Amino acid sequence: MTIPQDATRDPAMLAKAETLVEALPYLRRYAGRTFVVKYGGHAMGDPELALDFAEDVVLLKAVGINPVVVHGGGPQIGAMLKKLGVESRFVDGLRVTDKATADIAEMVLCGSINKELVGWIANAGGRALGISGKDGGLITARKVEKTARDPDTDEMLSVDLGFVGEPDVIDTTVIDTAIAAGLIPVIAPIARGHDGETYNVNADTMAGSIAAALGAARLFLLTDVAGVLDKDKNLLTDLTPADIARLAEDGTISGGMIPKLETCVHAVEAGCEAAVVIDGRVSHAMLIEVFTSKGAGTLIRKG
Ligand SMILES: Nc1ncnc2c1ncn2[C@@H]1O[C@H](COP(=O)(O)OP(=O)(O)O)[C@@H](O)[C@H]1O
Ligand SMILES: CC(=O)N[C@@H](CCC(=O)OP(=O)(O)O)C(=O)O
Repeated sequence: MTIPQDATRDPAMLAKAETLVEALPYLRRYAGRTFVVKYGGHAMGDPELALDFAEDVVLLKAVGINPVVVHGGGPQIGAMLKKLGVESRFVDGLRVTDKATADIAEMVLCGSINKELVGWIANAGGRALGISGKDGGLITARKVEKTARDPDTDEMLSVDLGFVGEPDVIDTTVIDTAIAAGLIPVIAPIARGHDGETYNVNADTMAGSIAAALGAARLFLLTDVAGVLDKDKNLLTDLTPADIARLAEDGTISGGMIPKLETCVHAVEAGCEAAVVIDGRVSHAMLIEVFTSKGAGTLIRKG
């Protein structure tokens, strides 16, 4: 008797089917839950990775998880400011934002980048709704108050960052409505202040606040490292807020990782189940983290 050589006898096909079966408990666990995903400006430069990212988001939606995307665009704002001859500088990872800079940030974030992401999701077969923190009164921002030590006098002085905001009041109605309509919200980190002005919000901060307000099952922060690394560059797979305080104290984490992990701590302490710092340069890293027993990146839980 000849056995037909169809796909059911192909070991590669069997491995794929087994992968799907392995995903089953995770599909059950997360069905109907919300994942907030922060997609940074650096990751947007590579069109192949961008399509992979859009496919991951569309797949999450297709299996009954509700992805909510918050995007950055720091490098793209920087490029536009340079083109227009506007000077730009950062204090502790936040862009000092005067009125002209706020206008340009809004144009780049809410205009080109937001719509580009909506387009990628459409190309991957999904339907996205591109909005900013202003739309539907989603975020009302308060001005960020910063202080810094004067190196000469050792005195603490207040630093004026201009129109840099942080989420103060969050009304998730517009997100809930989009999700109920089967849409994927894609949110630009621009918000209206209590004073009616336009505020530029750090995208990680925005994503963390939204994840907390939604009681999200996960906050994913996609970045350009494998996750949080120890001093020997080994990946730290699980951290609690207490661990993070220790790593900041002993200098293991520095630079942009400090505000990123502060965002994670705030999110898990204010209602998000867990946050994950994950490598945005790796194809489908988010799916590996969600649907396999191995996981990826660094998981931060309340402890
Ligand atoms: N312990 C650490 N583990 C991993 N990255 C770290 C650590 N300490 C500092 N970093 C730095 O944090 C960076 C990620 O933060 P940031 O540049 O703000 O990311 P993004 O632009 O993706 O938001 C890494 O590229 C790395 O240089
Ligand atoms: C206040 C502030 O710094 N806002 C950021 C908003 C964009 C952002 O956060 O983008 P990334 O995630 O790509 O860095 C900025 O102007 O660059």
